[in-house]
Amino acid sequence: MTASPIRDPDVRDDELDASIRPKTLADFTGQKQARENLAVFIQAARARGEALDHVLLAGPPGLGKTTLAQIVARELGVGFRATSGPVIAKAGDLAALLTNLEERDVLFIDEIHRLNPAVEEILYPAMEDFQLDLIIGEGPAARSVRIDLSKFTLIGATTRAGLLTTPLRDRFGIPVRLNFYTVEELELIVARGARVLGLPMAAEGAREIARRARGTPRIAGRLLRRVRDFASVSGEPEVTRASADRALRLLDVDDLGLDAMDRRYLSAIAENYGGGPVGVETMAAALSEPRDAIEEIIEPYLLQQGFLQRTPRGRVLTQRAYRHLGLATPPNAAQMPLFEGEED
Ligand SMILES: Nc1ncnc2c1ncn2[C@@H]1O[C@H](COP(=O)(O)OP(=O)(O)OP(=O)(O)O)[C@@H](O)[C@H]1O
Ligand SMILES: [Mg+2]
Repeated sequence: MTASPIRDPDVRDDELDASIRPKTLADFTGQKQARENLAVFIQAARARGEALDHVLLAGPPGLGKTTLAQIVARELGVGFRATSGPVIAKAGDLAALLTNLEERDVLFIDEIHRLNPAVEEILYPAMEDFQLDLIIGEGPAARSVRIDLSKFTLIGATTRAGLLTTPLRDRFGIPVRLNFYTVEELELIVARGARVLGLPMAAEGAREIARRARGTPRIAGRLLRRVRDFASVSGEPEVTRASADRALRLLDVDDLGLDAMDRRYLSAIAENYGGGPVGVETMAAALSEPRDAIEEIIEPYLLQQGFLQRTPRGRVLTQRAYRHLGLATPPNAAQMPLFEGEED
């Protein structure tokens, strides 16, 4: 086989990911409001030589929370340390992280809604007064010590802002909500990714991938890499709308960007529960998926796209979902979402 101009077979996915990942705020497409606010606060913190106020990044998976946290540290010109809620088992683990921070450093805690409550307790004074209150020793010999910390910036990321305790949420001076990307924004991201990969891409090809990426840059990147694989095998000189479409179909990504899991979820409500209302626990059991995965990964996009409504009595399919599944719409099907996004 002759080498295709559009493929380097040895580059692995995560390396590709690292090369596509934007490194500056200017390269970070979309989330205009978040980006503009952060730019101002970063500039002000730099000008004063102070640590940036604590930032909470909330939004569905793959929208760029980790990427944005890294960019903030880079734009501040400070060190970046990353950990995640479930990994910090004991207060001592967090203490070790905090005491190792240098002045103005960024500490990134992913999945911050999964922090152990005992760890969360010691985070409060650390965030507020940059002090650590620790109990050293046990029994009668136990004593409490107070340690002064460097003034640092905590960046917390969560897919479930509603699960954060109020005291923790209130300690973030800069709450940032990330929303699903528009097709236009994803098109820019795909086109940029293709350029970085050296993959010739027609505008309509990029548009097709963007349109079917579920509003999510991570999915756009994944689809781009698979389309690239198909393109290199077929030896086509550039990715067109038709070739992108062919690849996406083979990946079981439908015309509106829903994948097999999305369709399974919608069909189960339609066929097993008469279109709803049905509770999330029931859906979790029916699909053998954890409740968290359903609420964090599957539902947000279906809600945002108006396939689904959340009501106090459970999930209800909309007419759009029935149409998309090619099923007859029952007369009681919901028309439009009453509200968008998560209820929490
Ligand atoms: N605005 C953007 N422009 C270009 N690429 C982006 C953008 N946002 C995210 N990406 C890409 O999407 C992928 C996922 O981003 P990231 O890991 O930051 O998401 P996340 O919100 O932290 O997800 P999770 O909740 O699963 O941790 C990365 O490969 C990143 O390069
Ligand atoms: Mg992340």
